[in-house]
Amino acid sequence: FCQSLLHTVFPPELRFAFLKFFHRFFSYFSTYCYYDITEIDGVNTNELYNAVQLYLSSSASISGSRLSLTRGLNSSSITYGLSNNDRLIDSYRGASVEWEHIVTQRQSQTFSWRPLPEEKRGFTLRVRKKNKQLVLSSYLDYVMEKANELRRKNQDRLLYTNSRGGSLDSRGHPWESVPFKHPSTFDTLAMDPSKKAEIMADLLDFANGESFYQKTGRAWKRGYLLYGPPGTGKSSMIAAMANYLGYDIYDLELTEVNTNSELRKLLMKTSSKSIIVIEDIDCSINLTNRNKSGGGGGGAAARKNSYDIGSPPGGGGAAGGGEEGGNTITLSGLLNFTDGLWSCCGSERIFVFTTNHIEKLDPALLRSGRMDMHINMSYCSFQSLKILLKNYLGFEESGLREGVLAELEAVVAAAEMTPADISEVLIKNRRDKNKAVEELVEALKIRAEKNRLKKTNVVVVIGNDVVVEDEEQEKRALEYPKENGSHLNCGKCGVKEEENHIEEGEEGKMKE
Ligand SMILES: Nc1ncnc2c1ncn2[C@@H]1O[C@H](COP(=O)(O)OP(=O)(O)OP(=O)(O)O)[C@@H](O)[C@H]1O
Ligand SMILES: [Mg+2]
Repeated sequence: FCQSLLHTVFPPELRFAFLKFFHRFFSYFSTYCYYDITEIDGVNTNELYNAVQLYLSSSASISGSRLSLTRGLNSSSITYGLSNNDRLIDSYRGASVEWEHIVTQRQSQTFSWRPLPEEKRGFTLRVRKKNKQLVLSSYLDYVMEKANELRRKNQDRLLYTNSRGGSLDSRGHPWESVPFKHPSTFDTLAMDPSKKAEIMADLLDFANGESFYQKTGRAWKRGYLLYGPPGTGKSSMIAAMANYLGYDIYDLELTEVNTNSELRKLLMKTSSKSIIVIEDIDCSINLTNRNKSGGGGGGAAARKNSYDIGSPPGGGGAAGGGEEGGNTITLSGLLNFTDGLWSCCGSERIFVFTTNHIEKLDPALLRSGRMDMHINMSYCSFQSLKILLKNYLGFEESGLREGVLAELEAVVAAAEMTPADISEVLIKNRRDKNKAVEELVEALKIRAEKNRLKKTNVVVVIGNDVVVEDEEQEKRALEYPKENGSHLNCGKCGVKEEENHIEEGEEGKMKE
């Protein structure tokens, strides 16, 4: 009726002015004020929208009569939400507020530099004007906090990956996520209990340390470097950390990142309370200095850059340092990513790097303050072994056959077996616990003996055979190399580098 009245009474040019005036007049006398929370705010995703959605899902499940239900791919829980254009009343400290979920079709002619979702979604919050202050000062913070809490408690943690390369999805996210369901916890992790307790306390201090970081003027972040041989539980430790703190994981695939600025964008799109992981950092560093355009010069330049940057801590100025070579990322970019000015957009973040070869890492990466804690994940110790026996076979110390424990303790250190190796033996025989333990003792003894031989003797190759020679024979081999026919060719013999190697014909170096 109003519309047709408007059309008949006012000429088109006055209609808009009238509407504006009418709206102002109406809002002046209205007892309510309205807040729109749209899903996409300009180009950025509005964090408040997601928080409100989650927050309302908890009250919606109780009070709504028509709800939208969602279950993400691989997710283990169902999320309730307000249906399109539905309302819900909430109360906070005696004030009552009304939420409305508004979904409209996006007009196709809207110009955008990237594809936008077809629907425009948002919440409208209606509050009495007298409660305006309360809403702005504390209700919205309360909603954010509650939403975070709910997410940590009810939902699966998320595992993000940047496998899409630099491209964004329709909601502007460079990260793809799946529910994170790794069952590893600190209880299942086999490592020295005192070291474990130290790490857990450190994590807890970090998570509860907002005021400390504020007071000391430090960015609220922490770096852990996990190093050790393959299969010692580095990845399991990261999963345990995430499960312990209830953080999401961002698994950063450096090979998918082309430039330092792309790396920075990725960081900007990570949420707080998260663990940012770069696995096998030693391999990634080589890749960071790769020369995409072909010639060797670029690679060398990048390497040079990487050393340049080591010194200026937190240097925003170094940010551009690595980009002069075009589309490569450099150690410079990586360091800025972890502790430059950009690393503190957002807060409460943990960086975890893993490597099998700490000695290969650039000193710039290891200097104190960058990676706060260096954690050596090593071969299985007796303490770790007891944890594995308990987890895999349900054995407490007292349940084991007399003398077995002592037997295990005697060989485990010398065997240098990783927890992964040991768990394989245990899994294979888990139906027969005693057999599993016997086989484990056997396996440990064999490995310990092998290691002993490796350390005291020289390995040589005669023809196609790998032979373990004793020290007497070694001496003879040194004196008459040709006669004995002993020659080692690192490329062919298959003997690892750390074992004693003798180059063919290089008599002088043979003793090495
Ligand atoms: N400390 C440990 N405690 C319990 N289980 C472990 C431990 N270390 C390894 N495992 C077992 O071995 C498997 C491999 O471990 P994980 O992937 O964590 O090793 P990693 O150190 O990350 O190896 P890589 O260097 O090859 O990435 C896991 O599935 C886990 O079950
Ligand atoms: Mg791993």
